[in-house]
Amino acid sequence: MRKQTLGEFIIENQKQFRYAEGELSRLVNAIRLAAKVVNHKVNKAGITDIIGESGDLNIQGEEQKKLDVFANETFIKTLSNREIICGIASEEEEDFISVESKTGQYQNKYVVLIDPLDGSSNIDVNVSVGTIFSIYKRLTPSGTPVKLEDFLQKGRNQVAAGYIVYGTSTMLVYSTGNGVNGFTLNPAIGTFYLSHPNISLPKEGNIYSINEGNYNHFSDGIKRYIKYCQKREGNRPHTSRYIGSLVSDFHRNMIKGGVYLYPKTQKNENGKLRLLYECNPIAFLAEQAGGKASDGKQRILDINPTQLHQRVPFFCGSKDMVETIERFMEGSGA
Ligand SMILES: O=P(O)(O)OC[C@H]1O[C@](O)(COP(=O)(O)O)[C@@H](O)[C@@H]1O
Ligand SMILES: [Mg+2]
Ligand SMILES: [Mg+2]
Repeated sequence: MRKQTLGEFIIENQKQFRYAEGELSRLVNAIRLAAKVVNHKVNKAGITDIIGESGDLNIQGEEQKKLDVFANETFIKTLSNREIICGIASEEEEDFISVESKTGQYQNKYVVLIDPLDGSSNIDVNVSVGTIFSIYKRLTPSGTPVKLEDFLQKGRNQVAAGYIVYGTSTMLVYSTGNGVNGFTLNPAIGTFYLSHPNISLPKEGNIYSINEGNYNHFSDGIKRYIKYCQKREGNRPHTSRYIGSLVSDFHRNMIKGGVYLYPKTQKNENGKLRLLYECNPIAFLAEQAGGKASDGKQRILDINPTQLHQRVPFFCGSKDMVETIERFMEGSGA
């Protein structure tokens, strides 16, 4: 039986969308198109001029890779040109962008936040990278330019979220609040097929993903958790796996069971990952698949955002493993 295509899935499931007038379907379709354009560039990164630094720094003070810039422009252009959003915010843009329709109106109801290229440090070394997106319904009245408050919404208000992983195969994984589904691209015909229906994140897993190079800067609670993973009384030790691309580490852990950790360090009081376009969308998917995501104390999706590029400590994956980490952090002042 031929697998369902993403296009067919979107049409069939449109009725599940809370605000089903087709706009969200068109938005997911536009993300699909931009993903294919970026995928095409990623796949032949070594033989084109897309490798290396762009020479600019982004708002976070990070070197922007050429592919960061290309992916950023591709998603912003594709989503803006299709007249389906009224605003977009990106890791690579200092401020949010208000998107006017061709008729000079602001009648669209969705805003999008994106991490155009996740795992930038892996671009030049042929290791899998991704794109992350988060979608909200605007709060301010339709017909007026969007405001910051339309973007600074709690993660639990997301109407949809997802990612694209550009790995050994290219997959688009997303949720509209009715479970998580994964689609694999058949590059020969440029079509995404439903390869992973209703993904369920195992309650317990055996994989932990953390940059242990920061070990000396972690809190006691995290140090004790890492020791616990390495020497579990009477159980075989957990396996350490860290790709260094959030999307790829989360994807593996969602399929196999495991937990991703990016704690605060003495250097980074709030850790490294950005709440709005990394942690909220991944946390939304984790919960939709039966997993859990917290900052060690609070549910990520309940955090009230105050800045576009704010960072938070992030623990996400198998429910029991996240709860074990929270117990190790309790009382340790972590
Ligand atoms: O190199 P570190 O400090 O372990 O950080 C790796 C983490 O940083 C990130 O690369 C941050 O994302 P960007 O590449 O989008 O900036 C995550 O994908 C990854 O999990
Ligand atoms: Mg990222
Ligand atoms: Mg990025």
